[in-house]
Amino acid sequence: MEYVSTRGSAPALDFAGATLAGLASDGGLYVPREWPRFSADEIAAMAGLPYAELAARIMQPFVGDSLTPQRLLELTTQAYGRFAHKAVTPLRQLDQQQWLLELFHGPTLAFKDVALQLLGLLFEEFLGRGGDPLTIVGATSGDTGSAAIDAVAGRARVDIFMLHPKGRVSDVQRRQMTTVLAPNVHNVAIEGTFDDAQAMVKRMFNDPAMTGRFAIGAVNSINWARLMAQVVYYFAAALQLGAPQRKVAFAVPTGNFGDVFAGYVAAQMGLPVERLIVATNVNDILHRALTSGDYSQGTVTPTAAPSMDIQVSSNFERLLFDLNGRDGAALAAQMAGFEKTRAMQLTNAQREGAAALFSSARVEPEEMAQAIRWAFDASGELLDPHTAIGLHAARGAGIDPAVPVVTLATAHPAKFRDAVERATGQRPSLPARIGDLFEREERMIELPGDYDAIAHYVAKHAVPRG
Ligand SMILES: Cc1ncc(COP(=O)(O)O)c(C=O)c1O
Ligand SMILES: N[C@@H](CCOP(=O)(O)O)C(=O)O
Repeated sequence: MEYVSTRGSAPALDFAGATLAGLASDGGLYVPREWPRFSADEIAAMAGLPYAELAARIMQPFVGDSLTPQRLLELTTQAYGRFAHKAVTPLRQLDQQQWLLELFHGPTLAFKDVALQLLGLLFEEFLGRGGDPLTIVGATSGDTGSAAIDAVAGRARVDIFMLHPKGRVSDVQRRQMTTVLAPNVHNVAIEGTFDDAQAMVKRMFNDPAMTGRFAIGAVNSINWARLMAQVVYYFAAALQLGAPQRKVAFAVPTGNFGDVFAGYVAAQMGLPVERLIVATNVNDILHRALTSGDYSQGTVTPTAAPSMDIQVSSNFERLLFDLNGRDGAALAAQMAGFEKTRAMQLTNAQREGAAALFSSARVEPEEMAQAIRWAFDASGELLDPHTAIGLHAARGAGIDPAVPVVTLATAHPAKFRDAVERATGQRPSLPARIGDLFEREERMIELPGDYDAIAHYVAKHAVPRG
């Protein structure tokens, strides 16, 4: 399988190359040259497979010659062996139509583990074949950071520099990052928002002064391998609910558009998806884009669902590319306009193409709290604020009652204990494996939200090429 850039001018790479490259050198994002497709019979034959086997089966066409089927299965078995639930991503029924897909049974209690546990192993595998040591530079609004750090801490030939917006992640999220004291882990709290951090990360990929000296790598969902691993749980959930004979709708709490784009990929691969419901908080750039075509960056408002406090959604570019006839030059021009003015209008083809599969909702803080209370009353389940935003959108989406609606439960409620307690009076306790989180020593540095300061820090601590 070959990977091409959404902006059309970076060299095409194989899977291993795209995994190590992260962002394409023309500023675009890598996507497979075409979507692999499974027949209904092939999908039906996947029912009942253990998660690691299902993952290897779905990912093999994307991985191509970069890994043998046997090696890929060994890696998925190792990655998902660390999850606290045998099903890895279990489904839980809330009422006749509503289901939760629990994606938070990995080591850091958020859906990011599903992809990052595998990505850590893929880095090790591909770096073990030679080449330059990897300097990972990432941005986090809370969950990617801890999952990525857990996945690469202590691994050879990798350093990770993780930028988070100071004071804008929950205490549990921050401590999950800053209490990992492995020498290859560098936590940086920056002044500014997640969007500022993400913009600096992308800039570093296109800064010859940095890329000339260091092999810069990505753990954010700009890295295709992240999304590839997230496609699997859409299949896992739909198969349990009757696919391929029955359609399933998914509601996805959304920030960077990675998780819901993985659902789009599942649909392109042949999974019968009724609808993908994009749920945002008040940071609603995606809701505005999908309802009126207005993709313009607003200011970021801090909320109780901080991981979705995002106003530039990286992976939206992958969707726009696909909906625009995969015309890289046209998309490069459209994105250049956005980068200049921080606003753009979707074309008719993009709007109509998106409307065929996506709906969206902007969920207000009180609606989020109501959804937490509703789920608690209906099933005794405590939801984290991000999941609650998805559930609120799911219940209001007007999906045919015969179609199951699955909300992606993207984080464990204990990561956001204050918000959950405010909504329900119940304070979720930390799972035993991180029970001592608040006694652990923290290590991080604080830097201004200034590209030169960050680049200087990375250059001082990273291992150069060669
Ligand atoms: C708990 C949680 N829910 C939802 C999201 C949004 O996912 P995405 O950025 O892939 O849209 C994130 C962060 O990405 C998250 O950490
Ligand atoms: N919500 C994310 C933001 C980064 O998104 P990513 O999926 O592109 O890594 C986080 O928790 O850090």
